[in-house]
Amino acid sequence: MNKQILSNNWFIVRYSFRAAPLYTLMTCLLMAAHAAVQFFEFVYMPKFMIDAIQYNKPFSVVLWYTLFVFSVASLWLLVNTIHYNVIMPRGKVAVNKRLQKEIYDIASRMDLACYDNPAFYNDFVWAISESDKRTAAALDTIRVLLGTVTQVILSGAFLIALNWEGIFFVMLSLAGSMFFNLRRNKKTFELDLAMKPLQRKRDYVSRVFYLADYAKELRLNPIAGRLHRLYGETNVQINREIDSRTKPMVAQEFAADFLFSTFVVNGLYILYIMRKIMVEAVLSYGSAVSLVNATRRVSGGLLTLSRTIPQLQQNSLYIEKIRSFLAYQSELAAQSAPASEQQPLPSYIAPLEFKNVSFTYPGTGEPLLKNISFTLEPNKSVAIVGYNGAGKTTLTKLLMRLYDVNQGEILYNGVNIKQYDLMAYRDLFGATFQDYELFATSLADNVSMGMPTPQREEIIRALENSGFGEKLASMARGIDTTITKEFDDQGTLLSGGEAQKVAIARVLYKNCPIIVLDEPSSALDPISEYNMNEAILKEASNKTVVFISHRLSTTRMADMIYMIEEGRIIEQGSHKELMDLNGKYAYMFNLQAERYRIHETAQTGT
Ligand SMILES: Nc1ncnc2c1ncn2[C@@H]1O[C@H](COP(=O)(O)OP(=O)(O)OP(=O)(O)O)[C@@H](O)[C@H]1O
Repeated sequence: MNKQILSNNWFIVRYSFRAAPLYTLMTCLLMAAHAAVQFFEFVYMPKFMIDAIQYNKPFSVVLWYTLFVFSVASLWLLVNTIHYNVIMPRGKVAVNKRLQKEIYDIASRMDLACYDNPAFYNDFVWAISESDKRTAAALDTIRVLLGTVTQVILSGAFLIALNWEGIFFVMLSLAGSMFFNLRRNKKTFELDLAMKPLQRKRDYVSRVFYLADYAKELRLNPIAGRLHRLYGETNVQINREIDSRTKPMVAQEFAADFLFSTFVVNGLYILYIMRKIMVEAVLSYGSAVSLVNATRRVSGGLLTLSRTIPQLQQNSLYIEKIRSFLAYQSELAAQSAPASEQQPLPSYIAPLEFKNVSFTYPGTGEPLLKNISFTLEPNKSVAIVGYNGAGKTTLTKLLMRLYDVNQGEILYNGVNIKQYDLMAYRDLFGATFQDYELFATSLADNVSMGMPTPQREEIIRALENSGFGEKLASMARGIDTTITKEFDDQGTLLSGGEAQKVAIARVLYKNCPIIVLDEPSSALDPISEYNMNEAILKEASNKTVVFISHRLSTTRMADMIYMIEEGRIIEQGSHKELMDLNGKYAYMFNLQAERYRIHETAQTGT
């Protein structure tokens, strides 16, 4: 067994011990003790009990032997019952709690780029969904292993003392079973890995059919048929994987479990032992019974070992994944200056400068942003406009250091942003994204977002400023109302525009020096949009605001507008300057204004 396998399994024992010491100790040692008690009960004592009867010892001797075995067995049963019904379930919960907390912590701070890497993403999904099961399984394997080794050593020693030739059958069985089990387990692991991406596809289709988010689209479009086909195609691929990989596994299982276990040990060897007892008559009845029991325990133990030892290897492969996930280091944090060389953030709002910035998403060829340079002046509002897919959102992701630039640099107060502590730097920003999410918790939580000591009055003020005040007034439980009905039958479902107002309230509540709003008014009606613009302008008087919007009626209020096309800034200036320039911005603005006019004419009939 190689060092890595031992190290990985030892890691799980230590991890589990730190979370639940009693459970781990009992789990590891109980089965070894159990094997010793069973040896005493079924191998060692029967010889004395039966020989006492055969050689006419007083009946009281047999009775005392029997009572002794009964007391040990009953006491042992009690200890086992307590362990399996009380200590084990609680221990498993404690270990899972610790492990999941660590995994969720890493998941919430890992780089966004991880989601762009399918191999990492697969492992990540696996770690979240499987780690608790695999940890319990690994500990269970160690439990079985220690118990079985004890069983084989005790019964094997007894067996060898009475019939040493048996060692030949034992070794043949062990070598054959392990050889074939190792191969079979490798194949099982490979099959499991090949199935993961396919299962993810199937899970996606299931999600689409049970999540409320998709319910409307499903009812109004024939997309269900396409999804059924995707599900069917995935099933075909799954069957293909199973067909191509499981055939050798059948032969390996037959050789390991029957040929080298049942046939060699339970067949040939038992016959050999019987000959010693029945033909040569060299053993007492008691020795014969104990010998038969010992043989069964050694053969059973070896069969278990031949499965368990390779299981250690299989667990090791899974533990390796958990370990590497737990050891995950953010690439962005690694690119930051070491803590001792980091610069303190200024106490005032400083200029943010993009200097010849280029950026390509990992795994894509063409740079999306090319040689971008501009400065966000403090306390000013800046609008970024451009066609779909121009790279506006990407620009804000670079700004908040959710990704690092490939070329050029971003400076805050004249210092490269990599020189600041990553989390402290990100804390400068309050942001709302196009694909913002609300959480199935209270409205207050959805605004304060887990910030320590939430201020109720401030939460209400932020909601009112974002235009949510009227809706809030209609809610009987106010900011304690639960959002969605996921965990609360009395929970409230919000409209798209209302949800967007809550997302904006988050930003207002966070009260950061720099505000980033990506399509903040896309779901708002014109009056709400106007009110929100007013509120943000008020808030922004002492902040830097960056917003992206396709509604140029919103962007015209910005101090500075940047128009992006094909990864470059093609126009920049105030609304008036860009209108005077009569370029692409002016064209887009006039087109929208024209639409408004046509709409208005159609409405009023004038
Ligand atoms: N994680 C990613 N990996 C690879 N490509 C991406 C990723 N995220 C976005 N893109 C691509 O980058 C391009 C720009 O996306 P971005 O979201 O920045 O555009 P945008 O200007 O904000 O567009 P919109 O106006 O539609 O919101 C798109 O073509 C998109 O497909």
